[in-house]
Order: sequence, then structure tokens, then C-alpha cells
Amino acid sequence: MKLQVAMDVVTTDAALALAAQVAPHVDIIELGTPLIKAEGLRAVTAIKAAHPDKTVFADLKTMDAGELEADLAFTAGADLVTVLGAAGDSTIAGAVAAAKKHGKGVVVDLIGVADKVTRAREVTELGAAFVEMHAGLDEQAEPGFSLATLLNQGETARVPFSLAGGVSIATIASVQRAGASVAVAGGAIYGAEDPAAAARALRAAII
Ligand SMILES: O=C([C@H](O)CO)[C@H](O)[C@H](O)COP(=O)(O)O
Repeated sequence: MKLQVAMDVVTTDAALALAAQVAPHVDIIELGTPLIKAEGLRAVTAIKAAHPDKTVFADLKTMDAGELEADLAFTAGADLVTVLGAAGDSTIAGAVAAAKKHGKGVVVDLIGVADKVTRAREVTELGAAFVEMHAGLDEQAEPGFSLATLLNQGETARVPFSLAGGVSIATIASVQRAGASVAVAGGAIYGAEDPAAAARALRAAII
């Protein structure tokens, strides 16, 4: 299982500083949606220039204009982009077309999708590199939230998936047991007193 850091910081300088600390311990460096909204795709270019050996993940959460948005991000240096699973099939197919043109990949983020298992299978057929079983920051803050449902949906779908939803040192082993290809950790890394140590510990917990 690979480890992805989600950088939900809002300046390129902060992202560059965080990436420099954690890059040795992660496989995939994600620029979070708030960062891309605040700084634009220039942030993607800056991170890829600083870490050409890492997979750079632009969390666009595209909902429309799939081919155009994906093309812009790949041109800026992204290796993977996200399109929302709630988007229409034509939007996802458009992003996949851009990915094929650039030799890159599309991840379909299932945040907010009620039937994640069915949609995961559909978008895999459309050419997604993998799906993201995702509970967003707002959903995580809702009373009674638990990662268990997401783990179960990932296990049941039987397609390649990443898992994001407040993954921590306490839960990363269960993410691996559920069969995820990638564990995504945001707050557990950027919110830690020592992000490098937090990323190293998450990596060490992966068998
Ligand atoms: O994608 C995310 C969220 O929608 C804000 O951009 C997070 O990066 C993702 O949820 C991972 O972060 P944590 O949940 O803090 O691990």
C-alpha cells in the first residue's frame, strides 16, 4: 500500500515547506483543493519542480469540463487529478481522454456519493486509474462519523481504491487490511507537531 500526503495548506510556500519535510516518507504528494483554489495550478508546477521523483496529485474535484480541467493540470505538472464521482460520465470520460493524451491518470473521488460501491465499478469501467473512497473534512466532523463504512465500501467494491477520511496512525492498518492501494493522510501529517515524524510513523505502520 502506498502513502499519500494531502496538503490542505493554503499557500505554495507552506506546501513547499511541508513537502520538503515529508517527501522522503510518502509516495504521492497531494495538493488539496483549498490550496489549488487559493494559489492556482502554479502550485502544482512548483511542487512537481521540487519533487520530480514523486507522484504529484492535484485534487481538482472536477465536476464539469473534465477534459479541459484535467488537461490544464497535467500540463502544469500533475501526474494524477481528481474528478468527482457525482459528475456525469462524459465529464469523467473527458478527463480520462486528457490523461491518455498526457500518459497520466484520473482518480475518481466518491465524496458525497451515496452508493459508492456501484459508482466505483462504473467509473473504473470508464478508465479511472483508481477511485477514492472519501469522507471529507465536513463529513468527518459530523456526529457519529466512523471510518468503518468507508472501509467496508472499499472492500466490497473490488476495484482499485484509495481511502481518505481522517486516516491516522490508529487506523492505517485497517485501511491496508481493507485492501486499499493508497492510504491518504492529511490532518494526521500536516496537523502534527512534527510532520516528518508523523509521516515516518504512518509509513512504518504499513506492512
Ligand atoms: O480531500 C480532502 C478534503 O476534501 C479537503 O481538501 C482531504 O485532503 C482528505 O480528506 C484527506 O485529509 P484528512 O481527512 O485530513 O486525512
